[in-house]
Amino acid sequence: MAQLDTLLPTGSEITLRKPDDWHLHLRDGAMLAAVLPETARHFGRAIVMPNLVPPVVTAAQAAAYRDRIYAIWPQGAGFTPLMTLYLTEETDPEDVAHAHAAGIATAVKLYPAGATTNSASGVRDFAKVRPVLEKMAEIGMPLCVHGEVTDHSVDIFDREAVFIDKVLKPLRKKTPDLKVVMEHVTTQDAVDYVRDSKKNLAATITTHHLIINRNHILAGGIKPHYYCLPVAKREKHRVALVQAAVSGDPRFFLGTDSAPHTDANKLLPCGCAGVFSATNTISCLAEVFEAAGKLKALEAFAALNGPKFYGLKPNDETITLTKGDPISYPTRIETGDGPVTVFDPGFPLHWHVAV
Ligand SMILES: NC(=O)N[C@@H](CC(=O)O)C(=O)O
Ligand SMILES: [Zn+2]
Ligand SMILES: [Zn+2]
Repeated sequence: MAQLDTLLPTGSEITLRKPDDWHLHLRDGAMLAAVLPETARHFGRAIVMPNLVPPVVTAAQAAAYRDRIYAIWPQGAGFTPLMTLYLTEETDPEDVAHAHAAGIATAVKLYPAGATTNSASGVRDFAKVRPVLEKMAEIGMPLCVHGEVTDHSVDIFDREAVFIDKVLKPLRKKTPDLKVVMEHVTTQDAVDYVRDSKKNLAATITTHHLIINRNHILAGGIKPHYYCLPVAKREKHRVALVQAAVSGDPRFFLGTDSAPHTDANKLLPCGCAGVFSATNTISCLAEVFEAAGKLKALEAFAALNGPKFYGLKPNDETITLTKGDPISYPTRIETGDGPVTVFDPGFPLHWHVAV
């Protein structure tokens, strides 16, 4: 994928503010213990997704989950989890406001019911969550959205684009003061929609959607480890995502959507959706940005734009990337629940990360 004229010589170095991950799945229990260090090693903060079983719905549940995270990676040890609440039709606006005011939760997450992994408790009737959305707009708390319709009659490759027209546009029209993050965007349509918006809308882009298109999943044999939701689209969409990511436009920032599932659960006749990329994400991103001739824009994408949208300061710490011989990283990491395969970008990674 790299164009030779954009490649930097061995020994090149770049220092950037420590990145944040604005969309991350840490899971719980043995899986949490195994995957948390993979993120905490390189990232300052992460928006932690609430789709546990059962989901993290209330302020009390988010505080308890945060405590379980701190039990593994102690508070003050360089990584801060930013918690989210899973929006249900029963969510209490006052509990959300309390979670926000008390610094327990940073955002609320909207899963259309049935859209993705562990989303059964998500929203079916958007009228029912209107009071919560109004309260969030009032207090300036962002809504993170898994933007896919779940209607079986809609082709899986069209579900993000249809969601924008059928759900997101009306929702934002009704609540224009609500800050919305379209999570893990995968289409030119989403990039255009975000670019055309005037305010209160941003998008996260994953590492893997900058690298794979749908051929990587389906051509030459099915590759379950590249299957995630929203599913990767055509090459022209991947190119649109790269252009958005390297553009420096503050409305686009990194959310890896690193989503570990054991190999046993990925390699089933009906395998789980999710790509685990925490281990090598920064090195992957450096390759993508270097190939685009935009390595300097990595800092905005991974470390500046996200905090700006969330109204937070960038991290004080820095990381330094150095180009050298290809790095080695494990093909899979061991967890108490079984092995989890690490995202394979399909090319060698030359950027070493030092924190
Ligand atoms: N992205 C995925 O394919 N899976 C995520 C859920 C999600 O972010 O939609 C997961 O929790 O496994
Ligand atoms: Zn999602
Ligand atoms: Zn996710």
